Amino acid sequence: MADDGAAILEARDLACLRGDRAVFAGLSFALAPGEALLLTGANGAGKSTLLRMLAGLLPPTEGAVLWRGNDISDDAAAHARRMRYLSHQDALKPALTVTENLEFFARLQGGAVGPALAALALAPLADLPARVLSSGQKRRLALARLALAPVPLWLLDEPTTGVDAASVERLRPLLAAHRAAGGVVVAATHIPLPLDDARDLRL
Ligand SMILES: Nc1ncnc2c1ncn2[C@@H]1O[C@H](COP(=O)(O)OP(=O)(O)OP(=O)(O)O)[C@@H](O)[C@H]1O
Repeated sequence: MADDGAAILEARDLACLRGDRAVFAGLSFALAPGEALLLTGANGAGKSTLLRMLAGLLPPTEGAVLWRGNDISDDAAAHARRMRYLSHQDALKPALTVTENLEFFARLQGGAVGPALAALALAPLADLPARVLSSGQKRRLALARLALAPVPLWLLDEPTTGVDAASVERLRPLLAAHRAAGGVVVAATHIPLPLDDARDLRL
């Protein structure tokens, strides 16, 4: 991941219409390598909607999302490869064990399962099927995917919901290493995240 200081992720004059209601309009920001942006705002303000746009899953009503100056819709497959999008849904395979879930994603994304298990202290749960995990444990398993293989863009929708304080702290080194390698992170949250020097965008 290059770290040349120029913006790598840019939202340019984004607008979102849902039905005939404007969720947001005229929204612009640019993030340089290593930067973090926290999205805050009331329920329904559009945080998840904006994350879906940044992920390329929802086309903007107006404006564009740019990666290194190129509209992400020009090459959706390349954008999908360069990002991890953690939505409200944990996207786990309930019948597979914790290890098997990570192996499944490692086959798609690369990376090693052992360090990802360790990053979120999941080793004691490694052989349990995902369906028996508590909601916080499921979230930790979803978060462990971030520790598999490096990609430059993390989009996190309320990543710590239901996660205990010790595991929230485990995210600190993951987030710091991602940013130190030139990655950017955009996170929607109602609660503080272990992120230093994050910028704020209140929707
Ligand atoms: N598929 C949809 N069709 C129509 N309206 C939608 C759709 N999805 C979301 N909305 C509306 O868009 C607005 C923004 O929703 P969004 O989920 O982005 O908010 P949020 O800021 O993430 O909220 P929360 O803090 O509750 O997670 C809401 O008014 C919601 O009702």
